[in-house]
Amino acid sequence: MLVYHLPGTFETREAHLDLLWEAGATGLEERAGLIRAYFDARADLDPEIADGEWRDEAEQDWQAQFKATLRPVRAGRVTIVPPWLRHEVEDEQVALIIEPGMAFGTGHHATTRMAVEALSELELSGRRVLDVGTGSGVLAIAAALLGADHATGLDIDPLTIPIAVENAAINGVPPGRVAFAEGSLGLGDESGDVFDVLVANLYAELHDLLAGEYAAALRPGGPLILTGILMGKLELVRAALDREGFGGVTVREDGEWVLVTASAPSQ
Ligand SMILES: C[S@@+](CC[C@H](N)C(=O)[O-])C[C@H]1O[C@@H](n2cnc3c(N)ncnc32)[C@H](O)[C@@H]1O
Repeated sequence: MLVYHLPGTFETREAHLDLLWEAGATGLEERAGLIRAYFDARADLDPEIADGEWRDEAEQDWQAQFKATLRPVRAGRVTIVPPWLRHEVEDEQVALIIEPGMAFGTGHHATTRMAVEALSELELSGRRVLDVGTGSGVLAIAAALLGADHATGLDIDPLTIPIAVENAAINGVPPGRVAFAEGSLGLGDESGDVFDVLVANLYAELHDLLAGEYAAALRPGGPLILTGILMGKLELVRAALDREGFGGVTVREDGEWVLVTASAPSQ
């Protein structure tokens, strides 16, 4: 497990988190004033964040420590749990079991939690859902468990796909109701499929780039749920949605993170 340790201050952390994502971090955690960024391989880092320390941590130690800290996460009608905490989910809640692994999306990040909550507020039965940047598959699986007819999860990182497939199986979601594939919108190989709901936990600059693709991939008036947005970047996303004709924008916050919902242009 290759971990980059970067001491942070409140003033710099937002910019530093951005730079770490841009450098290819597969996950970020913050503990006691330290940013821990997980990488598959050493990356060239912007000089502004180059004073941290690379550590090759024993995966078992890291996993044992990490697993011990996990608690059930309530997100609207859904409670996200690792398999060994399944019994802690209350009867009226939908249990979403995620095996904590290498892919982002255990439910413990505010953005994942807000996205599951936003999905749980929609009527999904009979709907087809697209999840862009699926990671662990958590949002696509949540959509299927909440009654969507079908959910598709896309990720540019091929390592996430078998993890998402495994998580869908753990949750008993049949392959006919969920599909995961390496890919994204905006790569020029879109199938032209149109979805009823689109959810994406990426980052603000990508939402800006992909906003036109979101409009094309959604049925007119279809709900769009975007997160991974730092508060300081909200206006970039708002402007992109405005540019592409999205309406009914709502914003919710959790700490420094923001989730935006909107409705696709009417045609
Ligand atoms: C912040 S994680 C979100 C994971 C999960 N959906 C969640 O909400 O917890 C972002 C994921 O998007 C993927 N990703 C990054 N850029 C992407 C792009 N342009 N298209 C599709 N996936 C992308 C990353 O590999 C990563 O798995």
